[in-house]
This record gives sequence, structure tokens and C-alpha cells, in this order.
Amino acid sequence: MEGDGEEAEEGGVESLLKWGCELGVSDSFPPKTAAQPGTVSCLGHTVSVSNFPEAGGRGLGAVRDVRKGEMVLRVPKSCLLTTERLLMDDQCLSAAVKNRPSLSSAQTLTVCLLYEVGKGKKSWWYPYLKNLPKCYSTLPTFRQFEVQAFQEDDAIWVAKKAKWKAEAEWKEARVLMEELKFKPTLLTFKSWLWASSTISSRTLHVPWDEAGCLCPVGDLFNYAAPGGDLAEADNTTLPRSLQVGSVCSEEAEYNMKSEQLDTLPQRLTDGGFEESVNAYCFYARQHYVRGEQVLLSYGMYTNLELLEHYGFLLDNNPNDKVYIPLEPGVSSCSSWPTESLYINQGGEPSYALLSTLRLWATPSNQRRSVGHLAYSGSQLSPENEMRVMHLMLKCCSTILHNLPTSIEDDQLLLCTLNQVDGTDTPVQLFDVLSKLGAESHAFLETLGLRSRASVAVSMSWKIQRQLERWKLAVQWRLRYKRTLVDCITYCSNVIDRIHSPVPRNGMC
Ligand SMILES: C[S@@+](CC[C@H](N)C(=O)[O-])C[C@H]1O[C@@H](n2cnc3c(N)ncnc32)[C@H](O)[C@@H]1O
Repeated sequence: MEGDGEEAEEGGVESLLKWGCELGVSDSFPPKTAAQPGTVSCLGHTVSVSNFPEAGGRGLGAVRDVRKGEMVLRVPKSCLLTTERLLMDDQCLSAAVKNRPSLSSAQTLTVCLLYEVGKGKKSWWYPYLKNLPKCYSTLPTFRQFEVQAFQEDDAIWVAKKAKWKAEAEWKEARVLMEELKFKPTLLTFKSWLWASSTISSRTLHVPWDEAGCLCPVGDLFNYAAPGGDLAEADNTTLPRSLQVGSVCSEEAEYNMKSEQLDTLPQRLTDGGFEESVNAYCFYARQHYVRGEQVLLSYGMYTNLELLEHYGFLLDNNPNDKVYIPLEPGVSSCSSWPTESLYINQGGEPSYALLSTLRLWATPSNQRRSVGHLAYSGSQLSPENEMRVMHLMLKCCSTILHNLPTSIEDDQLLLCTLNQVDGTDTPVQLFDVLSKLGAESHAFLETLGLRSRASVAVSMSWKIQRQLERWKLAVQWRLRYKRTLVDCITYCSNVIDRIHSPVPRNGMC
């Protein structure tokens, strides 16, 4: 945690996988009876740790073809790092935590994690802890410059709020940390941010604690957004008989059942804690061919939410949403909740937004009579539809016009930031950024890099982190602007179709 650099200690993953093997973590089903002498990894039968630079960095790749619904990993409860477990193992911690019932479960787990980190190599969890990332790019870690780089007011507000919340939670928990005699470095806000980001980006749901659990090896799965084909069956669960069967049945029965997996009509959940086997079990959400990354859905998140909790975003996110400022009174025209009034990543207005705007564009004394049509998603009249489309078009254009940079500016900046990402020396960074516009100069200024002479010899970890967060903010605003442009295109197409409707029989 304290070291310089993003990734976990080199060579450390092997020790984690060996540790996991000794504790019964397995990707082999039916499970091996016992760790064979000389077995050094809990993986290798179904998945293995690989690097996926385009989707999450370190992750788990299939080492063979994997069928949808197959169990890909099982982590026994004894390996799950939870508040309950840490309190059970340490009376001193347990007594102190019990005196602070006002702390939330996430705050308590954060303190427990830092307490465990404080034990260093003596911690039972050391092979796991030393493999955690050294730092994060979750929203609360963004500094003022990176927050302003979002440009859009709501995003700036969300980022500021995330930081304030983290600060307030840290202050509340300090008394407990002092009582537990934390080393000064572990008492800092920086350490708190590290621990709370570990928890927000890596915990998995467990039924007995809202804070969830840290799941060694299981937390190496990177994320794929649920959506499209996968979204509909999000709540479908694996039939119990199959869950149990795949763990404890004989191989023949196992194979027979895994053949049935292909014929299951519904999507299976990605993973969950299963009481019957006292373990966290992970399942393939789709077929994977050998070498492909096996991904997990952590839930449905917009890009800003992904950034807030996980420190990354997706250029192609079916769950992303863009909210546009609506005139006062618009949202009260319908009973749709305000959160449902958005534009999706393809630029299309949500069903609720369209129906609300159609009602808004109707004279108030007629709204009641056309309400049923609007709520059923129908157009009310060509004139009404034109008004709605013109309103959205104007709104998106005004937002784009008022933002400090254009899509082209952002593309160029992002391209340059990607280039300097691989730069080794701050001199090169300085040379490239000082040729760009005001924002790049402001970035150099925040780093105290005012002239070539003031630049240090080696690229510091701090500069790299700030570059990374700035890049994330630029990626976010670029994606946001593209959605607005796509919405303008959508509205223009609808307007064109109203002006020159295609003949019903399709003939010219
Ligand atoms: C549960 S961990 C997954 C394993 C992680 N890559 C590691 O090396 O430990 C979640 C973190 O992985 C990264 N991540 C996961 N999915 C990603 C994706 N699709 N694109 C970019 N980063 C991703 C983010 O940093 C996220 O906070």
C-alpha cells in the first residue's frame, strides 16, 4: 500500500495462488481430493491469472473452453476476509469495534482491513494483502484539477461529494483507529482512501454483512457490464440442484449436468455465496474459448458510478445514462421518477423521458386525455413529436456549446495523454504537454512543473497517478459529449422522418 507503483508486488501472485491452494480455493470441479504434493496453484484447470491491458489489466483467462453456466471458481468461506472473521480472530479488535456501533459496516471493515495491514508479514492474510493494488483511481481519490476536468456540473458535484463523504467517514473512524494504536502512516487520509477504495472496488456481496467480503482470488475477475442479451435474465439464479451437484457429485454426474448447462434457457448468475457448500462460487455467464478473459458482472453501473466505486469506465456501456437539464415543470408533467429521465449511450431518450416530454409539449388542459397514449409510449401527434425533438436538440446543442472544449479537442488531448502514458521521464512529459492548450499548462502547474529546469529526473509515481485520473476524466467527458451528439442525430432523424415520411407500402 505504501510503496510506489500501481500493481501488486512482483512475483506475488504465485504466493497467493499457493496459499489459496492450501486453503481449498479451486477452479477444478469435481474438486481434487486434496492438494497433490507439489501443487503450487489453486488455478490452472479452468482459469489462470493473465494480463488483459484492454480490459482491466490483471484478470482471469480461460485455460480451456468453458461453457455458459459452468462453475469456474470456488472460494471456501474460511478464505473470505470479513469483519466477522477478523473480529473472531482478534479479541482486542473485537472489543474496540463493539464500542463503536455508530460506524457503518463499510467503515468498520475499512478499519479492520487497515488493522490487518498493520500486522505486516505476521498477518494470516499477508499473501492476499500484499497482492492488493497499491493505489486506486476511484472518484474520492481525484484531486481538484482532475475533478474540474469532468467539465459537467453534475459529474463535478458527484466527485466532490464522494471526496467529502470519504473525508467525513475517515474523521468518524479516527477515534477507533487511535484506540487501536494504528501506526501514524495508517492513520492518514491517504491510507483511509486506499482501504476504502479496496473495499468499494473489490468486495462481493454476502448475506450477513452489508459491507460484503474480500474474496482472495475471486476478486481477480474483471468486469463486463450486464446489458443487451445478458440484462434480461439478471435476476435468474442457477437451479439449486445444479449448484450443489457441480460441487459434490461424481465426475460422470458432473459431466452429464454440465451438458445440460447448454440447454438452460436463462442466464445464470455470475456468482454468490452458497450456504450449502459454505463457499463463494463463480459461474461462467457465457461460453468462453481458451485464452479469453472470463468476466464478471458486478452490477449495473453508469460510467460515473463505475468511476466512483471502481476507478474505471467503459466506452461501450449499455447502462450508461446522460441526464440533461429539463425546464422547471417538465418532470412534474408525468409520474416517472426523475432518475428515469435520461438519454442512453446510443443517444436515444429513455422511454420515460420521451413520454414525459410528449406530455409537457401538450397543452395542460389536454394532458389528461392523452396521458394513456403517452404512458404507453405512443407519439401523440407529428407536431407534438417535432416540439419534443426540437427541445432535446436545442438542449443538447446548448450543453455542448457551453462546455469549455469540443469533442475534437478532447480526442486530441486523449491521444496525447495516451502517448505520454508510456513516457519515462518528466522532461518528455513537460515537452509534450507544454505544447498543448491551457488545460495541459494548468496540469503542469498543479505538479509544480513550471519550466524544463524544474523537472525532476525520474517520473514519479505521483505524476503517473495524476495523469491516469486526468485521462479518466477526459474519457468520461468525451463519452458524455458523444452521447449528446448521438442524441442530436437521433432527434434530427426523427424530424426528417416527420417532414418526409416514407410511403407506407415502401414504394418511392
Ligand atoms: C475486483 S478487481 C479485478 C481485478 C483487478 N484487475 C486486479 O488486478 O486486482 C476490480 C478492479 O479491476 C479493474 N477493472 C475491472 N474490470 C475492468 C474493465 N472492464 N476495464 C478496466 N478496468 C477494470 C478496476 O480497476 C477495478 O477497480
